[in-house]
Amino acid sequence: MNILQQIAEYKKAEVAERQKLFPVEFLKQKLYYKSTPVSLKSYVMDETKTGIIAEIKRKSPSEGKINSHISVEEVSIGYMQSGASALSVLTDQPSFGGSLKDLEVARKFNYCPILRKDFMLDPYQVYEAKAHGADAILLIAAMIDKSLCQDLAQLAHELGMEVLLEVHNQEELDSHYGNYADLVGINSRDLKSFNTDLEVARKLANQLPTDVPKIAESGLKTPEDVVAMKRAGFDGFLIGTSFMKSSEPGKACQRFSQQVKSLLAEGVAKPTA
Ligand SMILES: O=C(O)c1ccccc1NCC(=O)[C@H](O)[C@H](O)COP(=O)(O)O
Repeated sequence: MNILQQIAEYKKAEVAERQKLFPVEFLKQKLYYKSTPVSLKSYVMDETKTGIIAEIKRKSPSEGKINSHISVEEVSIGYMQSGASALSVLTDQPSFGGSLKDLEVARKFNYCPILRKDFMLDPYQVYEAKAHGADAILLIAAMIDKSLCQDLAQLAHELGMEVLLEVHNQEELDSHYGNYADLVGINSRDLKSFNTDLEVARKLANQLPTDVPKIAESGLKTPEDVVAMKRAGFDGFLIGTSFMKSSEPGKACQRFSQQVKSLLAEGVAKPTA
């Protein structure tokens, strides 16, 4: 079994368990269930911002431990003060060390779009995302088929949230793309092998629909990488590990964002090898 299949297995069990403990009717009573979401799409497309979606990520299957002793309050506020366009909060515990509590803390301290980053395969998780303060959810083409993506997206839209559809190759783009996707992301990391190659996103960029915001995901290590992706046509940049490896992720994001701005002003763009 590859990692995605393993994650799918424990996710199904997790959802079944949580659904018993916290039925949808219970989630509907939660404070954030009735809150008005903030549009990820509009923040990413706002040219006064960096387009960076800064991620809170304690560990990962590819890196192992990244930064376990963080305060979500401090990191999320630091990210937003550094000019990030939005937050991404990993809520998967076994593989990423995150939780729905992290999502709620980020929500409590920030007015900005927040992406619930998890492995969505059941409508229950969409209700959970809303109830804990998310503005958008991620749907991964390598994980679920198009029909399920459409169903989950429809529910997300009914609850006022947006949908980021993630693909890794042309095949997934062809099989899964539809107008249910508010944003499309190309993940340069192959989630089955962990091989990360920015050329994946660069090459696929011009195959993406022109009328949907495009997000370059994973493996963005330097400001030059972001500038190169911007030049390739991406509007948003999902970055976790590079910031989270720092003892002060907010400050790392701030330095990074300033360098991106300087490079853009100078007209430089050299991707890392
Ligand atoms: O990051 C992993 O190792 C990983 C493994 C299996 C499934 C998903 C995984 N990551 C999720 C992501 O998409 C990234 O957290 C996100 O794009 C940020 O990437 P990075 O800046 O490289 O941390």
